Amino acid sequence: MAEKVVEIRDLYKSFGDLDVLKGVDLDLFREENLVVLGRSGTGKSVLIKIMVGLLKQDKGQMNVLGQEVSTLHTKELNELRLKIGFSFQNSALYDSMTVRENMEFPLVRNIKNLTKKEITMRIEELLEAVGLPNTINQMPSELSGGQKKRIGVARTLILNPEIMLYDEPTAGLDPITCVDINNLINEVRERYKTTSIVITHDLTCAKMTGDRMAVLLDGQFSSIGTFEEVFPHAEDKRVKSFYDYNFIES
Ligand SMILES: Nc1ncnc2c1ncn2[C@@H]1O[C@H](COP(=O)(O)OP(=O)(O)OP(=O)(O)O)[C@@H](O)[C@H]1O
Repeated sequence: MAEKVVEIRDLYKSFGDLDVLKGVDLDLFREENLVVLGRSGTGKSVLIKIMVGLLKQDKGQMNVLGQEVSTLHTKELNELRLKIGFSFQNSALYDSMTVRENMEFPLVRNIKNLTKKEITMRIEELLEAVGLPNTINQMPSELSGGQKKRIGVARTLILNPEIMLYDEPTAGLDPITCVDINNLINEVRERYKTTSIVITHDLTCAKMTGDRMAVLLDGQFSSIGTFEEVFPHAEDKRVKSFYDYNFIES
């Protein structure tokens, strides 16, 4: 049985009268890619925030890499966060910095005593891994949307995270670039042995990258399984509507 990297049990979170998470159970196994689907406002971000200790659950367990997140103090939480790489929807590159500077930033802030040569080698290795070896001196404004996403992924990988969180990795990209990014997510797993959560509304992305899908509906994961198990014969109308509103290649 594969090692559990994340174990969520009976997790609840409300904001005033708004009950967002209502008994969430989920396991994430080492080196799997798990896709989380759910309509806007269903609580995907709240779940991720609880996972990285930015929010606390009202009830239930959020165990990440063997630790209950809600019990961690600042120092332990910071150590845990270094093991979780968050790839933002908008790539979150600093526009005023070159690609090199963007990538150097998390590295020198978190790992002391690296030589200039070590830093350059690490940046070059990751730029090569995401297929953009010649962009090191470019500004973000000179890059396409797909290239920015790749640099964002490279920057997230620079601290060697065990878990990668991809937030809407294909949002705003043309279909061909989406396929490139989906391939990149799979290549990253192969090369760096990461465990990933991919949050997406894009079922082609889900199908290409996910070993399992987890659909968040009404505060719980209603369906968890392979793409074929969850779609396309879903009985729940809300799950089926995800499938019906997406174009899926046969
Ligand atoms: N700090 C907060 N205080 C009050 N309400 C909050 C807070 N954070 C989230 N919410 C509410 O919780 C609900 C779930 O929000 P969340 O951001 O997790 O949705 P989501 O599934 O990530 O949506 P999207 O796909 O649009 O990003 C929303 O109704 C939101 O307004």
